[in-house]
Amino acid sequence: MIQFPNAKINLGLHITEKRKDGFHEIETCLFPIPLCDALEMIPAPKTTFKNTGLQVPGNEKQNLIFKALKLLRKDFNDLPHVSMHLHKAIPMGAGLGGGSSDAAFALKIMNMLFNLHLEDWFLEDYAAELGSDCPFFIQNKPQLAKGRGEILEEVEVNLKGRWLVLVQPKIHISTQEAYAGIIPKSPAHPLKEILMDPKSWKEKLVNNFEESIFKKHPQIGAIKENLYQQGAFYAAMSGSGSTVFGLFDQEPSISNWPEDYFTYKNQL
Ligand SMILES: C[C@](O)(CO)[C@H](O)COP(=O)(O)OP(=O)(O)OC[C@H]1O[C@@H](n2ccc(N)nc2=O)[C@H](O)[C@@H]1O
Ligand SMILES: Nc1ncnc2c1ncn2[C@@H]1O[C@H](COP(=O)(O)OP(=O)(O)OP(=O)(O)O)[C@@H](O)[C@H]1O
Repeated sequence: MIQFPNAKINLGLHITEKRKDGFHEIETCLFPIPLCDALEMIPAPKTTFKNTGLQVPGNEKQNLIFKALKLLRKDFNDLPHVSMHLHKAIPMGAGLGGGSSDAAFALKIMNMLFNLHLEDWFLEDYAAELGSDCPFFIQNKPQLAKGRGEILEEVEVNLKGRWLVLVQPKIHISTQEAYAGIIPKSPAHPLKEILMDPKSWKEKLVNNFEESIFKKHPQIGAIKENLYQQGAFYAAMSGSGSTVFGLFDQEPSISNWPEDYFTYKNQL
């Protein structure tokens, strides 16, 4: 069975509290976008893993897909062997949640492939063990995420027909380090209200990671400015960066970025 784990962007990201378990309380809208990896899982005599496209760092046992398999095997110890092939296209350490998406799709594929009949809420519980962004990708629709990211509520955000541009400089940001540089604060406006009116986003929708990350990497802040100069009605960093996204009413050009930047454009 083959599936296409997609990336996400964060529409607004408030970091409101540091918890005793090392995580932070957040509020963000996780929004699925069409940039995808490809993941194939087939029952086989032996469990194997192949990675084509972008190379995921570390050995295969460290890959979140392998971790998803291991997690299910704890409860379903007679799961058959699988041959896995991940073709990676979503940049890593980029704030696009690619690893989390691969893991969530691995859980969904195995649920179907092996007729486990697990409901979404059950898969979300497994996903939460693999990463804070991971449960969102089970239902994979615009959702408000609270807690450490695992408490989900469907939210109406209409961006149909708008153009999405992603620009990622070759900077890898560790999520853990990004959180370590944050002083939590209460949001100025409730996120759910702002989300209903995309025209107000430029003024009101904020990502609390931007201040510290832009200070450390001014070229990321410069991308945001540039997207606004090109006519975006909204531009922001996604998650803990380093990707910056722009949303446009009309199709923009993406030909003017440095050659070593990752760029992507698609209509939503
Ligand atoms: C930045 C976001 O992408 C926004 O959607 C997510 O909050 C990050 O989610 P993620 O990559 O799935 O993160 P995890 O793999 O669960 O955690 C990585 C590290 O980030 C920090 N972390 C993560 C989530 C959170 N709410 N608070 C945190 O402080 C913790 O130090 C944790 O050890
Ligand atoms: N299948 C996978 N795809 C990508 N990264 C993986 C995978 N499995 C493990 N990883 C590890 O997870 C790290 C973070 O990857 P990911 O692409 O999810 O980062 P991110 O875009 O910053 O995510 P987030 O938005 O959740 O912070 C990688 O640098 C890699 O070491």
